[in-house]
Amino acid sequence: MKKKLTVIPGDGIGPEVINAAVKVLDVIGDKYNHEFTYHYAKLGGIAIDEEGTPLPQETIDLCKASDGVLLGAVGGPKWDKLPGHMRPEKGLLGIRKALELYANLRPVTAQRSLLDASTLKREVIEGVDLMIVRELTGGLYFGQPQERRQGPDGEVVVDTLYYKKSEIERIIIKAFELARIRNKRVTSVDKANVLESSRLWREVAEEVAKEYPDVQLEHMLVDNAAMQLIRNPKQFDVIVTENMFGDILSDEASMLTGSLGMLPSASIGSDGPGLFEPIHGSAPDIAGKGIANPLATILSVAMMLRYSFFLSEEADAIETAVSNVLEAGYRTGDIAEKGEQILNTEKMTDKVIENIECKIKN
Ligand SMILES: NC(=O)C1=CN([C@@H]2O[C@H](COP(=O)(O)OP(=O)(O)OC[C@H]3O[C@@H](n4cnc5c(N)ncnc54)[C@H](O)[C@@H]3O)[C@@H](O)[C@H]2O)C=CC1
Ligand SMILES: CC(C)CC(=O)C(=O)O
Ligand SMILES: [Mg+2]
Repeated sequence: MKKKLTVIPGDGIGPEVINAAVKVLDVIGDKYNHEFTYHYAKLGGIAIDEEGTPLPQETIDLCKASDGVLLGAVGGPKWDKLPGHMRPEKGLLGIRKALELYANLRPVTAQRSLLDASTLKREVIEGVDLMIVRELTGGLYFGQPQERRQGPDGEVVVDTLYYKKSEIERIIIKAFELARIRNKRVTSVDKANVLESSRLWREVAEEVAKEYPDVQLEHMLVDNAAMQLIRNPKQFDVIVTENMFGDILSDEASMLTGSLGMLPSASIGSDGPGLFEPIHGSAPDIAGKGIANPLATILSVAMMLRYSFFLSEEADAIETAVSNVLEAGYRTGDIAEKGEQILNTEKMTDKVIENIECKIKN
């Protein structure tokens, strides 16, 4: 198979984890006879510095012309004082919108060998396997264009939460479709006791549910959901929710796996290339030290192979290698317990690669 990929390293630890992911993908290409070609593109802080905009048109064009996009992370303190429309994060939101990537899938799977890396009790997280389906191109992060700072001194601020029924419908359908091939339960998370957008969300969820009589639907208010994720995460199969709630709940859920550095994601639309990225940010506190956990990004490559290219054997090879490496006791700093030997980003990546190669040889 031949695939053209756009690679967007971004800022902070972005380039470090992307290097790791591309190395793993190269090995998969060699071993399974696929040709992956890479076009590197700029987004976020580095694009502001070098091109004067967080989202250069060239990046959009490259992404649109490719079969898939791999992204590290954007942002950092260097750009924090810029006005909202010029910040690195605007580039990320912009590329999601430009590619119409309305569904962000964030699988949360507790690795057996990391049960003690979490601060939560072993019996609470053992066997956790849930999928957060986050709406990605609407809601508060994409408020209607208007002056967001108002009044003579900008003392009045406005962020608007805007959803069309069709935008809600397509993400809820995505959640039901996924539940159908998983454990047939959808939890729709909203704040319907307060927000009109959530009341429409609930109505749409009820309507869509009628088409899926084999899937059970429940509604949960987001504040309760945040608590239930820690109290009893195994009650969840598919969680579907709007953009900001999904953003926050998935960072929270990452702690069920031991670290933010463990959670991959796939952002997909109706057609066109998908975008695959770890859920974490640019981690300025550890950037440049070569110690970031690359596994979330490596697992995002597996999601790309599985969801976009239907290469399930190759995706399995990566996921099994990651599990084996963890099982063998290799750790980056974020998932290490006291006394465990810590590997840097490069060494951890090499362990995953060694494992893929050895599995294939056998
Ligand atoms: N998708 C993206 O590009 C995202 C970008 N951001 C941006 O990233 C910047 C930093 O944001 P923060 O709030 O600090 O969130 P963050 O996700 O970058 O980091 C939060 C904490 O998790 C740790 N961490 C994150 N990824 C890790 C990894 N792979 N290995 C080990 N530790 C890891 C960091 O060291 C930090 O202590 C901000 O500019 C923010 O806007 C934040 C979230 C997502
Ligand atoms: C720009 C932000 C919405 C990025 C983020 O936190 C995320 O997508 O998880
Ligand atoms: Mg986030």
